[in-house]
Amino acid sequence: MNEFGEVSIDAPLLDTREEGVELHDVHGGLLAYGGEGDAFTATLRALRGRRHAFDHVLIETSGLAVPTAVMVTLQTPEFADAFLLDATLVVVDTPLLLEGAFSTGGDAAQASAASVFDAQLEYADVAVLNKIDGLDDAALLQAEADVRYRAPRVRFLELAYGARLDTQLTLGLNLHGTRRAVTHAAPVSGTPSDLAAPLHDHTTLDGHSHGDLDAHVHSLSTHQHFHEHDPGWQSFRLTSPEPQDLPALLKTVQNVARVFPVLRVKGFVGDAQGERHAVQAVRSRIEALPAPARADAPNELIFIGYHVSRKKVIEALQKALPQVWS
Ligand SMILES: Nc1nc2c(ncn2[C@@H]2O[C@H](COP(=O)(O)OP(=O)(O)OP(=O)(O)O)[C@@H](O)[C@H]2O)c(=O)[nH]1
Repeated sequence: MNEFGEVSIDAPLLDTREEGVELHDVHGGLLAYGGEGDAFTATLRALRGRRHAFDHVLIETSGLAVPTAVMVTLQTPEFADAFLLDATLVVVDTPLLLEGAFSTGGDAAQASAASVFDAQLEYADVAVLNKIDGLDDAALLQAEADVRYRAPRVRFLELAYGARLDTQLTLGLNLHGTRRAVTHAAPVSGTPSDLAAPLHDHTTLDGHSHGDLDAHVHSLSTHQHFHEHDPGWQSFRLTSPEPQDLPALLKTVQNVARVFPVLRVKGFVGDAQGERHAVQAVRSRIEALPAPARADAPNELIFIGYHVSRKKVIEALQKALPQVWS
């Protein structure tokens, strides 16, 4: 489990009762730069030690990350023999794309989201249009055209209905060539001239241009600095000791996401009837689903946003709700 914030909200949602399932948390974003204390590298080593036990490794970075550090780590001499970089996927929040949330021209938060999205597309072999259940054909074609325009080198565009995708479309694609996949120079689909053109050379990650950025040198540290985390994206956790009025809370959180540059809210709350709910919001789209009851668990919400003031969010919650949040 890798999460942007310091608290794992997704882990309790996963059903890990199946025998043999272990869950390990890699907090604070996926920092895959090696060295002591690098949880990702340590996890890869552990997986390599149990090579016989699995066929595929699916690495999900946080939604604010670009997978370059992961790709570089997989290509280091330590791991290149044990792991084959198969394909890089980007999962697109299609309604947000169509709303223009990743277009340039907005405020700083939107510009940063646009830049992260474009960088994710640049390194993607497969783009998956997700959350399309409420969209008609015209909207889907528009989304597809948008992705194709931004990322002509993406090789496959897939649709995921209800967040479901056939594993045959995602695993074993072998888009990065030989087992010793030290270069990223595979042909791309499209026009015949495209077919002869290599993808960006991601081995050295040196001096190529990134969308609207000028060509610049990619050392690991510049990637870490620019792409892995725009430091403007921050998260904080709020808790409340009291049972919640769920509809009122959802409405208030939705309003907070309309007023402040909040990207994600997730957490768990209990209501006066003793029911527990998992709260999930992406921008102002919010939902609550039944969650396993845990008597001692706090009401907690994680906010992820761009320079969002914790103090102001608390004020907004206090103004609208009788329950204390801090
Ligand atoms: N209607 C619909 N909702 C979806 C779909 N996929 C995800 N969601 C909902 O969107 C909310 C957030 O999920 P995602 O956007 O997938 O979360 P994520 O990108 O993994 O976010 P992080 O946890 O921050 O990494 C949850 O409430 C999901 O149930 C979909 O295909 N259709």
